[in-house]
Amino acid sequence: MDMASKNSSKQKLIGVVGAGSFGVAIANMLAEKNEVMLYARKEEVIEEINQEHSASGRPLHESIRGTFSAEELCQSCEVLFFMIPSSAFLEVVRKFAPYLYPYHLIIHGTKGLAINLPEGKTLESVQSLKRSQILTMSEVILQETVAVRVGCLAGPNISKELSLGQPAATVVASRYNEVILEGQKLLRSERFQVYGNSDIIGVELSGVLKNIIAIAAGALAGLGLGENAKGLLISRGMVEMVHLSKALGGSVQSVIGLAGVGDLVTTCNSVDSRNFTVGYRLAKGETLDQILETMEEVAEGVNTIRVINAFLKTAGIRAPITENLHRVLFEDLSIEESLQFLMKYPFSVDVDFV
Ligand SMILES: NC(=O)C1=CN([C@@H]2O[C@H](COP(=O)(O)OP(=O)(O)OC[C@H]3O[C@@H](n4cnc5c(N)ncnc54)[C@H](O)[C@@H]3O)[C@@H](O)[C@H]2O)C=CC1
Ligand SMILES: O=C(CO)COP(=O)(O)O
Repeated sequence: MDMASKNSSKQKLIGVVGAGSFGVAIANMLAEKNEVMLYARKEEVIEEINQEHSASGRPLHESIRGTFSAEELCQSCEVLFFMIPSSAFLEVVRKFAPYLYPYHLIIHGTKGLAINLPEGKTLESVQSLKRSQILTMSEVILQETVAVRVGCLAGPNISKELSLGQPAATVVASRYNEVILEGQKLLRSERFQVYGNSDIIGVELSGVLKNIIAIAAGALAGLGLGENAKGLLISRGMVEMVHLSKALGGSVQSVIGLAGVGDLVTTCNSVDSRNFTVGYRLAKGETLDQILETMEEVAEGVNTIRVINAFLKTAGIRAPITENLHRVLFEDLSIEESLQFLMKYPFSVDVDFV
């Protein structure tokens, strides 16, 4: 490719919201082909991005510049990637909503859930949740903004490995084919394959639900149990993900694809996974409060377990791994007791969903 065409292909400005571990990894990949504007809320982070080409010490591609103005980002960029934890998602989307138009195309990478309760109610006070009270992040975007062309990014994508340029693949899911095609055009490279899927809810749920099983896998590793136990957990975990995803509106196919089983295997085996680390440290004797106080990055699975456990009270299905982890994290069941309980659980049919 000559320089002229190389330069002209770099003229699109892509917006990234969130300068955490995943936001930076995706911004750097996007910057290989286009200019990137990276939104962060703290002034000192913007100064660091613009003056030192790094964000909280993470190196940034030279084609990335920072802004703390939601208005500037929305006016400058037609395509936006939202890469923030679910706990801040609603707040951030509401900040952006006044500047978003139907022409914007939004892809998010968040593997968590939000809940929609009447004013003044909390998850503790209601105890149970119906599907209509649970929102995936694409549902938050559609509820809070006029954006229509919405997609998600999910798959085995540990940001540390992406930042090292190691090979990986992801799924861009959307009801709109143009969103999938745009995601592929912007992100696909020799080191990064991008698959498409029209079942956005199923793909979002796959990324969300695998975090629960990753916490359990970390706990098994922390207890020093072997690969047989891990194989058991991953396969039963996949079955649990299928049943939960179906109950929440996703398809079986998405769970057994890259965003489901692919990410499940990666996260259940990686010491770089924050969710795996939560389980590992619990098994080593730390309390959940101690772990969360000292973790700098988000482990979405902890909140997902709370949300799914409340959903199970209205869903009419059982999810023994999630229910047990809820008792370990938020009640007083020990990891060892939980394991004994699961080993006695009357699972009888191996594959009961096809
Ligand atoms: N790190 C990873 O390997 C991957 C992460 N994900 C998902 O991406 C999402 C983000 O994760 P990470 O980047 O790893 O988290 P992180 O904890 O590294 O960073 C989160 C970022 O969001 C920013 N943020 C929080 N509240 C904000 C607000 N109100 N306004 C603006 N910015 C705000 C924080 O300042 C921080 O920069 C999570 O849902 C995670 O599950 C998905 C795939 C891989
Ligand atoms: O989702 C991830 C990799 O695909 C990252 O997992 P953790 O959030 O557990 O680090």
